[in-house]
Amino acid sequence: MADTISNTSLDEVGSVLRDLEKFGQSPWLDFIQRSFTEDGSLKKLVEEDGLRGVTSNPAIFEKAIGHGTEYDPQIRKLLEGEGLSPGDLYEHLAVDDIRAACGVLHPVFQKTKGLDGYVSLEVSPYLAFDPHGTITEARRLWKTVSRENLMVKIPGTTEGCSAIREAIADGININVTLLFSLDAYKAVLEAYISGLEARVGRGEDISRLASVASFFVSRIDGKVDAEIDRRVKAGDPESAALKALRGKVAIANAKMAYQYYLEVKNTPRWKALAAKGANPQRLLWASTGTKDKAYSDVLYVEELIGPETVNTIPPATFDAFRDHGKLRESLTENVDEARHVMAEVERLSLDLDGVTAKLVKEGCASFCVAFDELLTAVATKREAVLGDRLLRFSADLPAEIRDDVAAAEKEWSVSGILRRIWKKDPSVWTNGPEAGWLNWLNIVQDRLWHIDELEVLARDVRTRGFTDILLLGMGGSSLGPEVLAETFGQQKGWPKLHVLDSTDPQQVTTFKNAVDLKKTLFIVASKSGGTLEPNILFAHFWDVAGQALGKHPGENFIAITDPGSHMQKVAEENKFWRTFFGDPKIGGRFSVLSNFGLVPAAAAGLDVRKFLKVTQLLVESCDGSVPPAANPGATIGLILGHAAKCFGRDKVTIVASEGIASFGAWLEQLIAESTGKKGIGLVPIDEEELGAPSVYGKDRVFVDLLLGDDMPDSRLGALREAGAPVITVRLAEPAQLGQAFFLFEFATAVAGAVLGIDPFDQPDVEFSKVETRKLTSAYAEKGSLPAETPFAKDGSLSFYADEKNAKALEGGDAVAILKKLFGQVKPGDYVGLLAYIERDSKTRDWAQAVRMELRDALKVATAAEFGPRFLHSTGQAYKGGPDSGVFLQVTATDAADVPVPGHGYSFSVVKAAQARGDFEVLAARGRRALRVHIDGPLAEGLKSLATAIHKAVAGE
Ligand SMILES: O=C(CO)[C@@H](O)[C@H](O)[C@H](O)[C@H](O)COP(=O)(O)O
Ligand SMILES: O=C[C@H](O)COP(=O)(O)O
Repeated sequence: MADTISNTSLDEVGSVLRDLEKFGQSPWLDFIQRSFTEDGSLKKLVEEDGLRGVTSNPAIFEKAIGHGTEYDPQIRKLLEGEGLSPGDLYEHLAVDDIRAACGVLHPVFQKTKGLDGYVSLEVSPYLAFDPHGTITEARRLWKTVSRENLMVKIPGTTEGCSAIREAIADGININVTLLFSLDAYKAVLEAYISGLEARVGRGEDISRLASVASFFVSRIDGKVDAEIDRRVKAGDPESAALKALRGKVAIANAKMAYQYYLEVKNTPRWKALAAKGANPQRLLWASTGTKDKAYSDVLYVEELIGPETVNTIPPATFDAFRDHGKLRESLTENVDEARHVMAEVERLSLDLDGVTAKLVKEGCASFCVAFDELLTAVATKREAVLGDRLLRFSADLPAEIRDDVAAAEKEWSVSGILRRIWKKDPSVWTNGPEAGWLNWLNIVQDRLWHIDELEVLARDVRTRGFTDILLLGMGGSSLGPEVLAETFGQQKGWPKLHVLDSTDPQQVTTFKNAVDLKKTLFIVASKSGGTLEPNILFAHFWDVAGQALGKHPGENFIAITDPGSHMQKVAEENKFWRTFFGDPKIGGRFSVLSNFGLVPAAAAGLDVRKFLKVTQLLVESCDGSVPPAANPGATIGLILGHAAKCFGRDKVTIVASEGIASFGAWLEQLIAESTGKKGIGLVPIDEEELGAPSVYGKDRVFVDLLLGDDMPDSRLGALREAGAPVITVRLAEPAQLGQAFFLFEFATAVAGAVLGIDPFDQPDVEFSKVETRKLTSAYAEKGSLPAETPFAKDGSLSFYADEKNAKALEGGDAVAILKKLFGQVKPGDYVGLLAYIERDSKTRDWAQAVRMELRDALKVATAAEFGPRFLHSTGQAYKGGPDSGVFLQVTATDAADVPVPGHGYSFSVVKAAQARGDFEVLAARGRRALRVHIDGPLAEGLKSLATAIHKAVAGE
C-alpha cells in the first residue's frame, strides 16, 4: 500500500471519488504531511478528486514529523529564538501544517457553506479520560490555530462527552473520535445536541457550527474476526454461523449507527434545533483502510456510502478507490440483514460491548504510544539542533539496571507520571503536601519575567563600588551561591563573592579579615528567616560593619528571605538597602534558581539573563511533554531511584572536573536532604578520590560531572568494566551550571517518587535545629551548657557518646575505642567524619586523608563533612536515611571565641550546642556514633587523632 497518494491515475478516473458527492458523502483524507500540502498534492486532490476535508491524529503526525528530515529546517528556525520544549515544538509544527491544510481546504469550506472543507487536529491523547484537561486543550487549540474550518478532535470516551458538550456550547467545531459502539455514539450525539441547546439558551448562533462523529470501522472486524477464527479453530459447534459473520460486523455496526442518526434527525427535539439553523452531526467513517488482505481493499468505502456522511480515507485506500472503487448507496441497503448480523453477534456471544470497550482503551493507548514516539523523535531532533547549547548526559549501566530502568521508563510513560509532576500532582509522591513545594519547576521562566529587578540590582551594586560581597546563610541559602562563586570566580570590575556558612569562631574571623568591611555588601540569606546561624552571623557583621563604617550600616545590607519571615522584619527594622523575596513554594535546596542564587549572582556581576536563558533550555528538555526515556532528568532520577531501591546501590558518588568541583557540595545537599528519610534514601558521597574497583563494595552509583573537553578519570573506566553504573553529565561551559542545577532537581524529584518519599521535607534537619535551640537557650539562661562527662580520655582526646554507643565502645585507649567503632562497619555501610572545626585547606586536607584511609581499609563509602554546614545538608540523610552510617564526630576547644552581639552566648557556644544537638539526634535515631573532642592545639590534636585512626584500621 502506498504511504502517500499517487496522482498517476487522477486524470483518467478522478471522478469516482468526486462522484461520492452524488450520494451525499464527502470524501476526506486521513492523512497530513507538510510536503504533501506544500507541493500542491493536497490541492490537486481537492480539485481533481473532490476531496472535502482532512483528518489527522497522533499516529498520522508521528509518521509525518517523527521520520525523515522534512521538518528539520523549521525546528532549527524555531530553536534559534527563545527555545521551546519538545511538546511546544511539535505543536508549532502541527499547527502550521493544520493551518496550511485549512488554507487549501478553505475554498471548499466557502463553496459548501461550512458543510465541508474542515481539517481536524486532535487534543493530546493523554487527556482522553480527563474532561477538564480536554476542554481546556480544545479551547486552547481552537484559539491557537484560529481558523474557521478547523475541527478539534476529542475522543468520544465517557469523560470526553462532557468536554464535547462544553466545546460545542462554546462554538468550537468538534470531530468526535474513537467511536466504536452504538452506545458511545448515542452519548456523543446527546452531548452535541445538548451543547447546541446550551448555545441556543444563551442566545448564540448555532448555524456556523459543525461536528462529525468518527465511527471506527475496520478495527471492529479485526477484533471480531480474530475471535471468530479462534472459536472456529477450537471446533465451536456454531462454526458455520460464526464464519458467516466474518467481515460483516463492522459494517453492520456502522449501519446501525446510521439508522440511529436518522431516527434522531426525526425527533421534535432535533427539528427545533434544525429550525434555528443547526447542522446535523454527520457520521464520519474512520479506520476505513482494509486490514485483512482477504477482503476488498475498498470494502470500508464501498459498503458505507450514504447521504450526509463523511468517509476519511487513508492514502492507499484513496488510491485504490480511485482506481477501482464502485459507487452505490450501500449504507441504507440491507439494513435488516445488518440487524440480523447484530442479532447473531448477540446470540453467538461475541461480546461486542467488550470488544468495543477494549477498542476504546486500545485506541487511546495506541495514540499515546504514537504521541510518545513522536515527542521522542522531536526531543531527539531538538537535542541535535541545540548541540552544545545543552549539557550532555549519558549512562553506562550494567545490564540488570539498564533493563530495570527501561521497564520503569515504559511504566512511567504509560502512567504519565512526568506530566503529573508538571501538573504538581502530589500523588506522584506520598499524596502529602508536595504540591506546595513545586514552584522550582517554573522558577526559571518566572525569574526571566522579572529579570529587571536583578539587572537593576547589578547596576546599582557596581555603581556603589563594593569590593566584596559576604553572603551569610546556610544550606540551601548558601551552597548554590557558593558553587556560583567558586565556579565563576570574581568577575572583572565586580565585587568578590564570599559565602560564610559556619559558626566556627575562627572561620567567622577569617571571613571578617578577608573582606574590606567598609566596602562589603552583606547578603543575609534565610528562607525561613528564623535559622539560628544567619541570624547570629547577621548580628555579628552588623556590629563590625557598623564599627568600620562609623555609621548605621543598613545601606550595605541586603536580605533574601521568604515574605513575612522574621528576617524580613529584621531587614525592615534595620533599614536594609534591599530585600529580595524567595518563593514560599520552593524549599531551600531547590531554591538556587530563585532569588537565593540569582541575587548573589547578579550582585557579583554574572549575566543572569543569559544564565537563565541557557538554563531554560534544559528545563524544556525535562518538560512533561518529553517521554521518560528521552527526558534526561527523568532518566537520571529513575537510575538513581532504581539503583538504590532494587540493587542496593544507594551511595551516589560524585566525581567532578576541577572547574565545577564545588557543584558536589550543592548536589549532596539536594540528594541527601530530599531522599534520606524514613530509613531509606540515597547517600551522596562527595570529593572522595577515585580508587581501584577493589576498594568499593556493590553499593555505588557514580555521577561524573565533566566540564568542556575534560576527559573522564581513567579509573572510572575500570569501575565501569567492573560493573559499576556511571552517569556522565558534561557541561560544555560553566554557563550551563544552571542546567545542571535543574537537571538534578528534576532527577531528585523523580528518584523521590521511585523511593516513595516526600522529597521536599527535611524532618531531621528540623529536629537538629530544635535540639540546638534548646541547648543555646539553656546556655543563655544558665551561662553554661549542660555538663557532660567523657567515657574515656587519651591525651588530648576525650571520647563522648550516648549510653548505648559508649557501652559498645568503652574500654581501652583511643586506638581501641576507634577500633571498636570501625569494627562495626559492615559491607554496604558508610563512614561519616563530622568535624566541627574551621573548614580551611589544612583541615580539609586532613579530613580527606583520614577518609581515604578509612575507605581503603574498610572498603566502604566515606563522607568528610564540616559542622554546622552539613547539618543543613547531608545531616538529614545521616539521621533519617538508611541506618548504614557509622559516625565519628570531631569537636575541639576553640583557641579564640567571638561573641554574638545581643545574645547571651558566643559562636563557640553555638557550635558546641550544634555538635551536641547533632549527636543527640544521631543517638536518638540509634546510629553508631562517637564524638572525639580535642583539647589544646588543634593541629596537634588532629594529628594524634589521625594516627589513632590509622592504627585502629590498619591494625598497627
Ligand atoms: O478519527 C479520525 C478522523 O476523525 C481518523 O483520523 C482516525 O483516527 C483514523 O481513521 C484511524 O485512527 C485509523 O485507524 P486504523 O486504520 O489505524 O485502524
Ligand atoms: O537548607 C536550608 C537551611 O537549613 C537554611 O534554612 P533557611 O534558608 O530557612 O535559613
